[in-house]
Amino acid sequence: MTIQAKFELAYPGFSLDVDLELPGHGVTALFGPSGCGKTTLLRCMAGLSRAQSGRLIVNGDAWQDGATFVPVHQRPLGYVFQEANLFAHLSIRRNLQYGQSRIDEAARRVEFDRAIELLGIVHLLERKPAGLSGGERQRVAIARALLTSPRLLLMDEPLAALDLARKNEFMPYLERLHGELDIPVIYVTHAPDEVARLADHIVVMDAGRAIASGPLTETLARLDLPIRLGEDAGVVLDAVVAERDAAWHLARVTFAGGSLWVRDGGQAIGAAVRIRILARDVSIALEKVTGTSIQNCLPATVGELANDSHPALSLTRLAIGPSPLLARLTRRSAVELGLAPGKPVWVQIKAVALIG
Ligand SMILES: Nc1ncnc2c1ncn2[C@@H]1O[C@H](COP(=O)(O)OP(=O)(O)OP(=O)(O)O)[C@@H](O)[C@H]1O
Repeated sequence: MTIQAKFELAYPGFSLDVDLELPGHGVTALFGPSGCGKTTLLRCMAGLSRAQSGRLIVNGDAWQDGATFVPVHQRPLGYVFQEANLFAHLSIRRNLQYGQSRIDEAARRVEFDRAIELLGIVHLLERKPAGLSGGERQRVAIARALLTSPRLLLMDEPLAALDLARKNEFMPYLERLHGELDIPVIYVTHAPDEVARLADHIVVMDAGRAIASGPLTETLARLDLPIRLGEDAGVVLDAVVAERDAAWHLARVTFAGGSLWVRDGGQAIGAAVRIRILARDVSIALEKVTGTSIQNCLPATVGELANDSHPALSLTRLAIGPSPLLARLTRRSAVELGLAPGKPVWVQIKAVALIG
């Protein structure tokens, strides 16, 4: 199952030209700097903007192709914006029922009770939107979108208006949707932490073009892209919590090729998690280093090397078994260490973020 999206659209001073084949399940992040065309692409997918030339096939159904153009109100999709635009005079329950009533009973695929439970808004039903926090309003907006039984969920920076604390509170709800509902989500963001936590697939956009599209781990480890991620260049790996050292509040997580000690996030042993390792937190040694405060030291093999955004810096791609890692070093260190493809080294990882 796939989503094929091909659009060409020109505004004065900007043109969108993309031809994408995206997975028909999971979360695809549309990532890129302000003005690169993320919202424009989303609007084309929704049918809110009509591309001069376009084709959109969603898991086998043509929403746009040649002469076919299904109007926005006939597309089975949910659209969640930066700010939830709920009806101020209606209770949350009535707002949700309004969304649901647009769909014939026979076509409803998401139950009311299930949607409110998934988004944790059971206790808010009798309240009015004005009395809710920004994060609560967004959860209601997502529940309302789900109740229209969409075959595609489009989210345009749904967390952009929230402060960091609200954002962290909110993320688990998005993760639950991901885990429990089989609705593909296209998620616009320019926040690398949201990509790391939520996305399975990423499309990196720049100036109206998709400069990369692929599975998250692989794509983040590409050496031609970290430059655009700047300080946030790094990898995200799937891992499992394997053991805990309660005395020191640490947990050991295993990933394909190795394991790492991380700050204990309270997850159960056996829980699936993601870990994010930034290139700037990885250093390389030719021998195993002892007498260091760094807890995580692993054998690895050097892959490619590339220049980084500053002429003093280089990026090295490494492999720990099948898993990729990026290290940001000065070019002088890379030369002094004689780094070259295939060379066995030790990596020291100064910080690992456990996400999800
Ligand atoms: N209706 C329109 N008419 C003319 N130009 C437009 C229109 N809509 C968008 N643009 C232009 O298209 C470009 C892409 O805008 P878009 O909103 O898609 O970017 P974005 O990546 O979503 O940005 P941001 O992250 O800031 O929301 C911008 O230069 C914008 O000014």
